[in-house]
Amino acid sequence: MLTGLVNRSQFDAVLKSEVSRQHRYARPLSLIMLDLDFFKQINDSHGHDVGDQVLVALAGLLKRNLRKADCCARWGGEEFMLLAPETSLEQAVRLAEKIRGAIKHTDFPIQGSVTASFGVVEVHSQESVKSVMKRVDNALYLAKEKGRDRVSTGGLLTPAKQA
Ligand SMILES: Nc1nc2c(ncn2[C@@H]2O[C@H](COP(=O)(O)OP(=O)(O)OP(=O)(O)O)[C@@H](O)[C@H]2O)c(=O)[nH]1
Repeated sequence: MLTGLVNRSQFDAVLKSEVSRQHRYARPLSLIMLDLDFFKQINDSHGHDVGDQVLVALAGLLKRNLRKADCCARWGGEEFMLLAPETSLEQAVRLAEKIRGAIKHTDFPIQGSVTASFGVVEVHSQESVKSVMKRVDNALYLAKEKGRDRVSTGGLLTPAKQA
């Protein structure tokens, strides 16, 4: 595997289990989705191999910035998912900002500077996995829409509409 992170189906299993734990014990649990900005341009300008090197460097950066209890997955092409148990929304936003800063100040292979956009949500009481995934995706979409290189906690959907 290119990045050495867990894959989508492994992450799904961890997410399901942590959400069940959250429902039972009401401990804070947050989810962060991040996506590299303008990654297509990196591939187009320098080639797919350089794009791959950037992804590997990013995976290393993510692993260094997370706790052992956190779970980090490559979700799709240049999309990554971080699950942070015992972490409130406020703490998760701080973590996302720390990672955003670290990415911005890293000298990536060939390309140099790279930025990323982040969606951050805390799992609500009794919220389904489907709903939390929808909210984090929506938050990331807003971060992109507002100009990229930023952290968003969403806001388009009200809790009543998320079921
Ligand atoms: N090198 C490399 N590129 C990949 C990999 N997986 C997906 N991609 C590329 O990632 C790019 C994603 O492009 P878009 O979805 O348009 O997103 P973007 O260019 O990052 O733009 P924004 O997300 O809107 O900032 C595509 O060019 C894919 O080919 C991979 O494993 N390696």
